Amino acid sequence: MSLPIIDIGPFLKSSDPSVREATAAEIHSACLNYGFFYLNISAYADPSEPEELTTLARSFFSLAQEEKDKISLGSNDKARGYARLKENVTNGKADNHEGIDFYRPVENPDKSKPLWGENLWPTIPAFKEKYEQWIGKMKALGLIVMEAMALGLGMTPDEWQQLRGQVDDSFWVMRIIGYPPLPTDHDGFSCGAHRDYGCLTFLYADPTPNALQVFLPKRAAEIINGTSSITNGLPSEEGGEEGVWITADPIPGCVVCNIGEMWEIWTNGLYRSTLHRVIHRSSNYRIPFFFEPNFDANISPLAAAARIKSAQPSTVPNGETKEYKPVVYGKFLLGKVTNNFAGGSKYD
Ligand SMILES: O=C(O)CCC(=O)C(=O)O
Ligand SMILES: [Fe+2]
Repeated sequence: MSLPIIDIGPFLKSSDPSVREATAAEIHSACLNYGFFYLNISAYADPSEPEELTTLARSFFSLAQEEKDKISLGSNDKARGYARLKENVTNGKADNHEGIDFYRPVENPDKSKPLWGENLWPTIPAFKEKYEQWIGKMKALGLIVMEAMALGLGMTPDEWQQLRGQVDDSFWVMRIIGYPPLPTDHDGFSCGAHRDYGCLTFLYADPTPNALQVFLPKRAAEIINGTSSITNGLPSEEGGEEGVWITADPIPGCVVCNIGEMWEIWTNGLYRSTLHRVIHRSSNYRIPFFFEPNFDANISPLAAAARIKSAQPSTVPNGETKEYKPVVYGKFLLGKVTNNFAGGSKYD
């Protein structure tokens, strides 16, 4: 059983509305059922590009600890920069990874304010340039996938323009994660179970198998599996919901794409941000790019999602009628970052 594989090539290259609509429909169905899918981007990016980025990541993470600490986020704005192994905590347990985070640059940076400093780049030659190229590409991909999602939700051109205005200056995050092998006696995970909080994640993953695991609630697991014999579920501290953990192993030419909590709000729960975790048994690097809304975007339920819900009530997960409250993305994000700084949970 595998998550759907969706090729973005035809959507990019064809001006035929039926071709574009077919891709949009595939994305809609993947978001509705799983919140996760593989996006084949081989028509858009050469695999050598992210490969080069992981090589650069390897040169950084193999430096001496004191060298890495020179760009530590702790002495910056608590968000941008390097976090040591086990500095991130999820569900009260240290994550067994180290990483560097970069965010969209801000005007008038001030590192005494959480999130408001400058990005701290390793001094390794070509590091910044190569990552900036990838960021540019992933930002553009974000807008392309958003347009396909708008089409998949049946949004009118005006509605799409309105939504586009909430993501056209994305407050993106580029993360580089270094995973050492998870010791078998480690009390926790390489990255503990969490939901991404933003809009769209594009994960370029190293080939280590069985590392990324996605929790499919019973309903989604039945669709993917074609059976109702679901045996395991979540531990009670994670809600006890019935379902299965499936592995989302990397597929050449594809990024793993998943939707964050902002999509739950936009769709009033029609799309769900799916729980995932990492158990990484070898040593390698992964580079998720988080395409997020604009900092001051006002995120509230979209009329298009309401139309689908009233026309097709059976599509609503568990028939739930919860009304999602609007948030201003930047405020929501600051809440996450400040929480993390105070020693709370990891904020992705
Ligand atoms: O490394 C992975 O496979 C996933 C990382 C992740 O979920 C995250 O950084 O939000
Ligand atoms: Fe994640």
